[in-house]
Amino acid sequence: MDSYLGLAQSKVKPRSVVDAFSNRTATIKKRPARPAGYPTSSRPISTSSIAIDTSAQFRYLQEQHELLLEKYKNLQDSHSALQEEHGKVKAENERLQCAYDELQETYNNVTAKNFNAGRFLVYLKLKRRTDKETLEKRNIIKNEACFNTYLQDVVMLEHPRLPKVIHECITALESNDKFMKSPGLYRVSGDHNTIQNLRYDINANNYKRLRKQKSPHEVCGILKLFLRELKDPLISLETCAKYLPDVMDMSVGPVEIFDQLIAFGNTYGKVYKLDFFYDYTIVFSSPEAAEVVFMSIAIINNTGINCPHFFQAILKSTCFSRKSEDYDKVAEWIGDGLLISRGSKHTLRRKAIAHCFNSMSYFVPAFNRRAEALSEKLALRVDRSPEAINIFPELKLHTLGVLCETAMGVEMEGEQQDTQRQARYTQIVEELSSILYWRMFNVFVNFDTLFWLTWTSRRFEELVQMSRNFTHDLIDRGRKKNLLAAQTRAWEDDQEELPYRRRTYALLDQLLETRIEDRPLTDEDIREEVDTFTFAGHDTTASALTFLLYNVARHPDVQEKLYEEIIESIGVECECMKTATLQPESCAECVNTLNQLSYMTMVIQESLRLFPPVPIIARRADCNTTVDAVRIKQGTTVAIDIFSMHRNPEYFPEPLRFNPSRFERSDLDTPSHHRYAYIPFSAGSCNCIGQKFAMYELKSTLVKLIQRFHVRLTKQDYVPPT
Ligand code: HEM
Repeated sequence: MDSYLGLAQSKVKPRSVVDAFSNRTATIKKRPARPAGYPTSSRPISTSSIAIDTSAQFRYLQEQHELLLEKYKNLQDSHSALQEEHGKVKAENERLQCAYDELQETYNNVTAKNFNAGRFLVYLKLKRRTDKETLEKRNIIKNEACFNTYLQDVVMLEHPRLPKVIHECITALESNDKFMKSPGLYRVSGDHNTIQNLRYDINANNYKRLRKQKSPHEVCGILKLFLRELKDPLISLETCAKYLPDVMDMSVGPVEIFDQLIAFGNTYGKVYKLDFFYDYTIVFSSPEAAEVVFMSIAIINNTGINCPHFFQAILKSTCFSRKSEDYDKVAEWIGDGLLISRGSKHTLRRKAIAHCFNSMSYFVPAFNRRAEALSEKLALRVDRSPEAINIFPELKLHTLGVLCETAMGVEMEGEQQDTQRQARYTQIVEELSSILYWRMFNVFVNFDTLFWLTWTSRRFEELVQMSRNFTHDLIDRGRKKNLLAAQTRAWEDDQEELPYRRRTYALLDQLLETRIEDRPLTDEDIREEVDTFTFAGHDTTASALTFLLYNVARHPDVQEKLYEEIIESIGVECECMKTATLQPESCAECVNTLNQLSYMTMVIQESLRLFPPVPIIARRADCNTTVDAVRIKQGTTVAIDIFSMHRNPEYFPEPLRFNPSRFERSDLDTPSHHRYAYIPFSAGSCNCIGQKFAMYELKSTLVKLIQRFHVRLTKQDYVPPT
């Protein structure tokens, strides 16, 4: 447009045209005063150029005018639409206003009618209430604690020394004959609102309303509320300690209870009923009963499908698949691991873990290293003082150390921090185990309710937490180590000169790699198993070792024979036991050497016969059945007394004589020998998974100790408490 208007190029643009182009409203400025002598007549202009400019401008303005007209029309349309909308909103507003006025009127009427105070409300003067502190100072309210607090803070009566609320409630109830006869007393719930109001009153030590109650259920409700909210146990810990001193006394423990069981066995024979005042257990000590209770699926398969007793056998085998309730106490610490779990969980886990215990050459180096450390430690003690050594605590530390290294892969050498952690963990396990045994064998604390009333229960919880923290931390480290190991394993497999120690395959490693139904085990699953192995594997092996050394010390001829066998097969010092960095071949050799110690095997077997570390095993009957001609009801606890069975002259002639030769194969192959008569590691599908592990650990420790020491008892005729 600029080009054909021509005026666009002009230096002095007429204001109206510029403004029209830039679409702005023109501003009018006052023209400056003309100077003197300035010609007043019009300047001469070319008429031709004016004619062209005017027509173009006119066309342009016409176009603009049409556009504006159209705009105006649009605006008019939207204005009328908005006006219509406004009309509607206004009408709606008026309608609502009417409705509101109506409601207001109704409300005023109702208030005026009901309270007759509608008009006065406006004129009421509001006065601040006296605050709580002032009321308390003036002794108007006594805000003494009652609900949701500790017994020591509750308002007490002097005589009898009872919480006041209990006394008031009981008096209110018992002084009214109608209350006492009302059906459902103490059971039926009272009115919630009334109970809450009473609660406020009582908290302010005001019992007026409680005493005036017309119904007993609110009074009972207050009593129940008080007891429910009390932060102390019902029988306080102090009271428990005062009135049940025996419960606190840990000296009534496994030994005393066990002595009693032996006495029962001697008096009543192979089967007797142990009657507690809350439950009973049937105790058997015959191989026939053991066979029924532990019978495994493998035996059933051996009987063959055509066997007439096949179905009966299946029924019996599934009848005792569950452990007794005592094991639940252990589960509070170790969880639902292999020892506790049943059914498919047990089968799948057992299958996955069993693989780990196939080859002993993985574990033997660790056994040897720890045995060497133990004998070094004992040698130092012997050199320092000629005093006799209490060996059991030392052996417990030793077996726990073995488990930490083999089950969890915690390497001790050179890592002082780990050694300290392991020592701490050992103490935790120690303390936990003794609390558990106390719970199992003390008739009082066997009751969960009573146990949880003791201070020891708090310590138990604390220890369980500490133990779990330790194991979880180990699992974390295991995971990291496992990742690294996966990268280096391929390389390791190619290396011939690799130190054997690095190839140790811990149970933890196995668990980290295990997949059940295509899913890896969770940290909690792994923790359960690691704790299970720690619990099941350390105390048992330590007791077995202690009794083994006792028997060896008590029978010098056996000790001499053992020493000769060791010298003959291994020498004064075993090469493969000396060092921690061994070749795989020498370890396999070492395992073979341990296998050849046949006299030592018999000594261990005989020691496990006379002193089985797990003397009694208990199961629960899942159905009505018969065991050794005794009818057993579903739910009954059945115990197999391994200890008495192992000492029965019917199965082991001269049972109290320590005679390793009875385990020579020819002696065991006699028809009178029942395969379930000797079961130190139990039998069937839940037998000891660590049996082989334990045997090699016992052997390698015994080799080290007998090679280095002559073992003697302080009193040669000493008989230990069993
Ligand atoms: C001389 C030493 C040992 C003895 C006498 C022994 C004895 C037993 C017995 C009798 C049972 C059956 C318990 C029951 O059914 O209630 C058992 C189970 C078990 N033992 Fe041992 N044990 C010993 C060492 C070990 C070791 C060293 C480990 C681990 C490395 C271990 C791990 C287990 C486990 C995990 C179970 C439960 C198995 C299952 O239910 O499937 N034991 N042991």
